[in-house]
Amino acid sequence: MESKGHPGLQYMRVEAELESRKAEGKPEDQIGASLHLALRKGTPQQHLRLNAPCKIEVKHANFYYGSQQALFDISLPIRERQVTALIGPSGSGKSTFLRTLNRMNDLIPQSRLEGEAMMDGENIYAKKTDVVLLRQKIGMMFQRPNPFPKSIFENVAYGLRVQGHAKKVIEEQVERSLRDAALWDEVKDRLKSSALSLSGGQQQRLCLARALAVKPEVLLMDEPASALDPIATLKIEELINELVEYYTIVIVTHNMQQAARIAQFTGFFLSGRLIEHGQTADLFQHPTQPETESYVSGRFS
Ligand SMILES: Nc1ncnc2c1ncn2[C@@H]1O[C@H](COP(=O)(O)OP(=O)(O)OP(=O)(O)O)[C@@H](O)[C@H]1O
Repeated sequence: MESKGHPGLQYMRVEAELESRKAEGKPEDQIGASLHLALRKGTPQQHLRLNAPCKIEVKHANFYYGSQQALFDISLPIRERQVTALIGPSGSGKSTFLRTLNRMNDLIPQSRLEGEAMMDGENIYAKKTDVVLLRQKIGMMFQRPNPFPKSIFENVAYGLRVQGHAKKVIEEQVERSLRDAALWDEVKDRLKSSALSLSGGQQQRLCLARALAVKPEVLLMDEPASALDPIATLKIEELINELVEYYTIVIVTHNMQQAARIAQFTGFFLSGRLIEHGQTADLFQHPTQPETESYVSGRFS
């Protein structure tokens, strides 16, 4: 679904819709009200680029775990330097889809993908694709922080050492990545301490710094805040709103308000199918499919 106007107009539509609901005496349900609030705050809208080119283009993807089909004919454009949120109930295929983008599913025996996944016009699944390089270009953060049992410095330096960089370059890049992940000030005096001594939220930002160190172009995030408290969640969301200027981000989230707070585009998954996708504000305010409408209004979860 393409855009239907300037982002400012989106707000006006939201406001108008709210006013008309009120005028008609329609109750504003809880979910509706908080979604409105999240959409009105505007941060993702500030970064909305309606003409952003496609960074990754998936077409007619079917995915199978052995004989079980988990994804059905998914076509989704992932726009460059925009956040695309994948929402939908548990088991709807969001994580499976996310993992097809950097071939993480290759690690699962008997799994297979049909269809097309291209990044910058190159086939992600081509035989000649170097999967290690691909996963550097398309970094990933998981639900639970998974730092290596090494020092804070070594966690971030790891990928750079594999790439064979000189000591000075590694030091500079570690600092830069920690700064970009908004962690530098908290750890600069204890870079040699174990990463496992950090709080959960800090560990998750360390994992982000580790991914950023090898200069990815795309970041995949699989519910990166689901194990974090509200303050740590807020930090991750603020970071995403800054990182979108430089990276293409795809995030799985169970939390619709979170999608509204951070994503320019959203796709709604149900039972392995992509029911609808488009601008986040449109999808929440004017869903075109009845299943989307039911989900965003909280009638099933
Ligand atoms: N490694 C696996 N082997 C076999 N089936 C799997 C595997 N991982 C996921 N599935 C199945 O694929 C389907 C989609 O799961 P997936 O984890 O992608 O959904 P999801 O929307 O991300 O769910 P959640 O929000 O609970 O993480 C489910 O039926 C799940 O049981």
